[in-house]
Amino acid sequence: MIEFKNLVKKFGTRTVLNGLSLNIREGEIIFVLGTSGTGKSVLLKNIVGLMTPDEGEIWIDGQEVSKFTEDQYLPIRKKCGMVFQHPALFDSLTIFENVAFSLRRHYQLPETEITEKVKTALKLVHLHGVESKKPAQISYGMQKRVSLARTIALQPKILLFDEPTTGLDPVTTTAVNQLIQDLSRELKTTSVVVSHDMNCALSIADRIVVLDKGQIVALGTPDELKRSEIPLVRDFLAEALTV
Ligand SMILES: Nc1ncnc2c1ncn2[C@@H]1O[C@H](COP(=O)(O)OP(=O)(O)OP(=O)(O)O)[C@@H](O)[C@H]1O
Repeated sequence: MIEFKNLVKKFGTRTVLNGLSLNIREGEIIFVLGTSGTGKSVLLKNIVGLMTPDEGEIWIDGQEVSKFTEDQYLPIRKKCGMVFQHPALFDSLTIFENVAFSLRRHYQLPETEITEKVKTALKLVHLHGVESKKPAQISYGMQKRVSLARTIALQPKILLFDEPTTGLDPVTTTAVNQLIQDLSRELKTTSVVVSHDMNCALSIADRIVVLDKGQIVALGTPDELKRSEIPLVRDFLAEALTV
């Protein structure tokens, strides 16, 4: 589904991704863990074409996309739904209009169809009766769910999450994680979740990849990772157990 082959990304003299190879399978939920600054977000940006690698290949759905032009990348971007750390909703628009916004921008759809898609997306994230509210009138956790609804309304095949639970309280964290899992299964998406949170990864990932200094130091199922002797993995596990 998504394959990185010997990916290298440098900023000046700093090498952020250092020959990274990874095959992300169709329909799986894969967590990308690593300490700050190891290149997790850079990896996501390479998938959606917001950054291009200096070396290596990126295969998405059978196409090598790393040297695609902006125009060639558009259909790839349509397959990808990116959910950012902060909801970034438009304050002056209602929740309905926030979710409808990208639908209107990407597709010429009759109003009835837009209404249908917005309602379905809000229902999938368990939000009811908030369509006419403004973002400031709902909680932060609900705003995060609206941003998820906005992304899934476009029916992406690939869902990319950049630290979806950072800054959330434990109850909302659990709810958002459950939602990531439920949506990925229900919509049959391939989901890549960048995170610091080993607990979340252990509970919902099919596979976990741990990055250090731009390279993969561990890759496996939650059970395999739990048995890992790799120091960085043990550190993440120790932290998870104390939460
Ligand atoms: N556009 C850019 N220009 C220069 N350096 C960049 C750019 N984007 C990222 N970097 C650098 O690349 C490194 C990896 O950044 P990245 O955001 O991928 O880290 P991360 O693993 O997601 O960290 P965090 O968990 O803190 O978000 C950092 O040192 C960062 O400063």
